[in-house]
Amino acid sequence: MRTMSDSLERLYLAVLAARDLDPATSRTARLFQRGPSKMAKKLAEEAIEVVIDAVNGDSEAVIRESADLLYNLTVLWASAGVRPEDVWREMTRREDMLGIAEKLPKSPPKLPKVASPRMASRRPIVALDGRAARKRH
Ligand SMILES: N=c1c2ncn([C@@H]3O[C@H](COP(=O)(O)OP(=O)(O)OP(=O)(O)O)[C@@H](O)[C@H]3O)c2ncn1[C@@H]1O[C@H](COP(=O)(O)O)[C@@H](O)[C@H]1O
Repeated sequence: MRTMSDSLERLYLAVLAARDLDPATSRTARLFQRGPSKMAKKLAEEAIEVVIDAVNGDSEAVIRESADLLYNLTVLWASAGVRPEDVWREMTRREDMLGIAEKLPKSPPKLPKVASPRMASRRPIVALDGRAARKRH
């Protein structure tokens, strides 16, 4: 079965292979020639296009622009020396953490409320006492 991570890994390898091609014929080589700030700009532009298409309710365009976004993300990864497996490892770490969180009790035991020492020291005890004292007269 072809998975999303296989597909991104193939794209990543294709980006690495295109890095040293002729910038006149390869878009990827051109991006590497122009450097990380140009790559970042392209990635941000594609992200904005996805956002606009989603807001407009154009799901077909969201799909197309998401694929462009992922291409530009893999280019930035390659430039930053980040490999897809580095990202998968972080995602697995988060999944594992969520797994642990699911095992924790849903609602923690209720403890009596205790004023924090900081709040207690800020309470204007003298002023309130003074007002209460005036009211009594
Ligand atoms: N998978 C992709 C891929 N997906 C999306 N794109 C992008 O194709 C987009 C859309 O093309 P358009 O001409 O419509 O772009 P545009 O936004 O109007 O114009 P630009 O300002 O982006 O030039 C661009 O945003 C690219 O960033 C890709 N460009 C290349 N690849 C793959 O990258 C590898 C290397 O290809 P080359 O870069 O051609 O060597 C190959 O495997 C390609 O298939």
